[in-house]
Amino acid sequence: MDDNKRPLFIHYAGPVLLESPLLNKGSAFTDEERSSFNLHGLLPRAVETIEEQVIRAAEQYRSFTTDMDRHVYLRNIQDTNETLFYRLVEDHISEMMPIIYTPTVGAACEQFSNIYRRSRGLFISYEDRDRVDEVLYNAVGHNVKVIVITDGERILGLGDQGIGGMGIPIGKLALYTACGGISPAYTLPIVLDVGTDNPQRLNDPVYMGTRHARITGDEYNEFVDTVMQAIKRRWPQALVQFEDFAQRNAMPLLQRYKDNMCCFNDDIQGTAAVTVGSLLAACKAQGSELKEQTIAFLGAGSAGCGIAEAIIAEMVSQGLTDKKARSQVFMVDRWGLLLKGMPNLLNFQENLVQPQQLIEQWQTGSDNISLLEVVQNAKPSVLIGVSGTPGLFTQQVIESMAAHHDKPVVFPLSNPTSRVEATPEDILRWSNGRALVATGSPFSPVTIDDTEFVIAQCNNSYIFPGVGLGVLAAGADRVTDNMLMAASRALAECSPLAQKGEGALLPSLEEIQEVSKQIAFAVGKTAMADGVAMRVKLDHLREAIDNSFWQPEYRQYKRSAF
Ligand SMILES: NC(=O)C1=CN([C@@H]2O[C@H](COP(=O)(O)OP(=O)(O)OC[C@H]3O[C@@H](n4cnc5c(N)ncnc54)[C@H](O)[C@@H]3O)[C@@H](O)[C@H]2O)C=CC1
Ligand SMILES: CC(=O)C(=O)O
Ligand SMILES: [Mg+2]
Repeated sequence: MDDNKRPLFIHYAGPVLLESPLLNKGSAFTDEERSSFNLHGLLPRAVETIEEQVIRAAEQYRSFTTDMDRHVYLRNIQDTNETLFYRLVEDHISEMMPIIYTPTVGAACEQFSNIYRRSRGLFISYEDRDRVDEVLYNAVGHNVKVIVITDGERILGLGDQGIGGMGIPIGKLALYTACGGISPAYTLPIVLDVGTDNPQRLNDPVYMGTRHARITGDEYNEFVDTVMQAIKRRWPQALVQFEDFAQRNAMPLLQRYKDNMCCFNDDIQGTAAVTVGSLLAACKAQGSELKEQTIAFLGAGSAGCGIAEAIIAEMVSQGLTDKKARSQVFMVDRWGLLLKGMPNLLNFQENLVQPQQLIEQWQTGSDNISLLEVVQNAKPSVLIGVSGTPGLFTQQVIESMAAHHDKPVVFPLSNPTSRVEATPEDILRWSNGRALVATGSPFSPVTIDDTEFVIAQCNNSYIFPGVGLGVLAAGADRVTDNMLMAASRALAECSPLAQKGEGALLPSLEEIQEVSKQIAFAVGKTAMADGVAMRVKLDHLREAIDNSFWQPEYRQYKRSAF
């Protein structure tokens, strides 16, 4: 039977039941339930439907004048009645996603301690390192299936926010539910409190994290390991998503855990999957293939190098040699184009360098080759921004892209909105409406010469809910590279532009649940083929996805015997 339809046996009653966000129905408790659970008199007399509650909540939501107030209001509903929260958000997904996720979640992280109301998730501080098991046993949920964990050091493009980073796991997990149908009862946000190096947070009298510099080196690694091993003991089946770790930790943590736990890094792998999916769709719409593209990146960090490696893998699957594919990918970071032999290259950048000989024939001003020089000489057809630094896609850069390509693809993916490398409006204006633009944070449509351009949101939020749903439905115990590649291809299949030759590059948020189901099926099927999922047979995978898809509907409650 569909999980959502079964009655629920519960042992809470009275005010405790009303204070339990996963169970509270507020004014929707029926007369019979009010008798069974000692609720008479604790609520106004009217028994309302969830639809009536949504109308009131939406009216209240719209009475606020700032996005931060709207965020606080929604978070308050989430902390008091989760079913209503998800129904409200799902019914108004395009309007409310920017409030619970990027861009507003960025400001909510910066002001986390100022807007703090109620506890949610786990704060595991370095000072608690000898009682991490105990901390995990204090968690509200006993049946945790998806964890998003951060240490708050690279929150979007906003840097170190200390425990304020908790806003990100909370926001990501809200999308696991709203977009991917994972029951909120199965989700757990975790922030590791290892201190902060952000003086604004340290000097803020209301900051709620520990006030010391970040723990680093062996102490940091041992602490993370203590937490990961404790998670494995407490919830051995849980999927763990690493989120917004700083560059120096993101890749090493992924390498350390990916082969012995069910985990992935969203910034490296989720972002790679959504970007490859978007590029596959863009290529299909243009009648070309990914292997024909030359691609320039601004930002050779976790996201940039993750996307680059996934693009190369996809080009190889289309028939290129690894060497040829790498010759078509140009990574630009702070010191310019990554070149072989450059000092201070990071491990994961070393395979993404261009040979020194290549640029000997280029027209360049100095040894540090700028993005503009790369665009002028390599003539990339695709430009991707993951630098976290605004304004770096200058008019000259975009005009140069447009001079060499009829339909250049330009993805300024940095979040939040304040960090975008160039606005879609500028990119479209500078390219006379010819560029195909997608951004990390949401942007309104742009009109150029009476033509309206819808701006797709190329954000890993199109990927991780479906990946989580697929992992859970198939019972996968690892997240393989093939599973993420399958997610990319499934997303590309859902592109209106690729399928119909018109419309947006990515499906609208109103379709996100269907998209997540398609991705989940592709991910689950690939998990089976890779031998990391044994629990369900392929014939039953779609059914498992549909049946486990949580709906924000009130279930009937029956009093449990104890
Ligand atoms: N749209 C999406 O789904 C996603 C977007 N992002 C965004 O991408 C950005 C970067 O994220 P990560 O790669 O994880 O961070 P990171 O810190 O690992 O990498 C950023 C890189 O950009 C480089 N950079 C900074 N300023 C630069 C400049 N002026 N010129 C050239 N390079 C410069 C840095 O040196 C660094 O290597 C963030 O703003 C983040 O919000 C990240 C993940 C997903
Ligand atoms: C979207 C996301 O994961 C980021 O900007 O970090
Ligand atoms: Mg992130």
